[in-house]
Amino acid sequence: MSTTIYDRFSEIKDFDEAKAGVKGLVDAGITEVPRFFIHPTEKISTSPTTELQIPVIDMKDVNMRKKEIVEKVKEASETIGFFKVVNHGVPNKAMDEMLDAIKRFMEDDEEVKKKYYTRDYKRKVVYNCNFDLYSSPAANWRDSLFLNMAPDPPEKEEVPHAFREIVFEYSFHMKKLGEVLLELISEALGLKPDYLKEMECGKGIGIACHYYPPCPEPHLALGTSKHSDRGFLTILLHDKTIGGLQILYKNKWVDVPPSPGCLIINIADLLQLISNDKLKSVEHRVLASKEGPRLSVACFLVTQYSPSSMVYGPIMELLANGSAPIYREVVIDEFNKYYYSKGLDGKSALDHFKL
Ligand SMILES: O=C(O)CCC(=O)C(=O)O
Ligand SMILES: [Fe+2]
Repeated sequence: MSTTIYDRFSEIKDFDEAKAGVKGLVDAGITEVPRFFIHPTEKISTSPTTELQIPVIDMKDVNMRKKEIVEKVKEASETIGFFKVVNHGVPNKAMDEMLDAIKRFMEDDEEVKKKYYTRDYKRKVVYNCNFDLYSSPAANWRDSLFLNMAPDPPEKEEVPHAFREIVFEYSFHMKKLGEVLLELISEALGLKPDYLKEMECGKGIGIACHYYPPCPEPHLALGTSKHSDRGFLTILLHDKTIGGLQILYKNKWVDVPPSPGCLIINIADLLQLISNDKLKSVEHRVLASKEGPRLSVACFLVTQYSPSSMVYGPIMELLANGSAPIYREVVIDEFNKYYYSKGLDGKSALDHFKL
């Protein structure tokens, strides 16, 4: 083993054992980004295109306007893989309170936060810095709190104080909106409305609360490196004023500016897999910034979290016209294990499951 590799590992380990995250570094007054956060320049540099605006879909009176909305969801899900929704039924107050809870938790006393710092994903409440800290090529400039809210939510006492009042309510809204979206997407695929719900694509709800502290050298680091999401569908609430989210469209990065009140929906890997590539799980990332903290809440609709022996493969009805399956059937535990071990390394997990 070379000395450089050894040094990198122990630097990461020391950082992890301090349990203070990126925020701890910023609070300590660092002016340079530690080496293990440095991404190769070509992975950061960007000349974003303005060619594309993410479609905004108005969900008002969704049942009355179903046909029109399904068409829009279909178009966006088959091409850009992302769309925004307005009049989605999630109260602004609940969204504001979630963002506020992230700030309160992350800015709480280090000793309070440390109690939740872990890499044991069997726990329902996990606070750490980079779930893939030890496996990814370079760490990301963010701290996160993961709450595994469905199907088996944590006890109230297991949840940090800052989230105790709001996260159960937020999770209820996510489940409700998730079911409507899965219905629209089922219909967009030409399936009966409750098809994806019956497949349990929205049974599990994982909520990732991200806190991106200001970065002293944003040209060297990333907030979140290029990745596509693991589950079926993601409902993303992002910062009201600080941008940074970019999605990859036709090999170019597209800026997604803040849009208070909107939620951003994206197709994730397992939906691409079961739709046999009809729907697109598109790569995205978050730039680091001198401005901060940037806050976001990513709600992942997944099937039951591990251990899960559920098996998913391309939907039979979608192969009825003679299309060949692109993916083999996958046990969820195997998919999760592969996704986690690979980390956010910029490559799609889906390739691994292609026939
Ligand atoms: O913070 C964001 O805006 C995006 C986060 C994200 O992509 C994720 O958690 O998968
Ligand atoms: Fe993501």
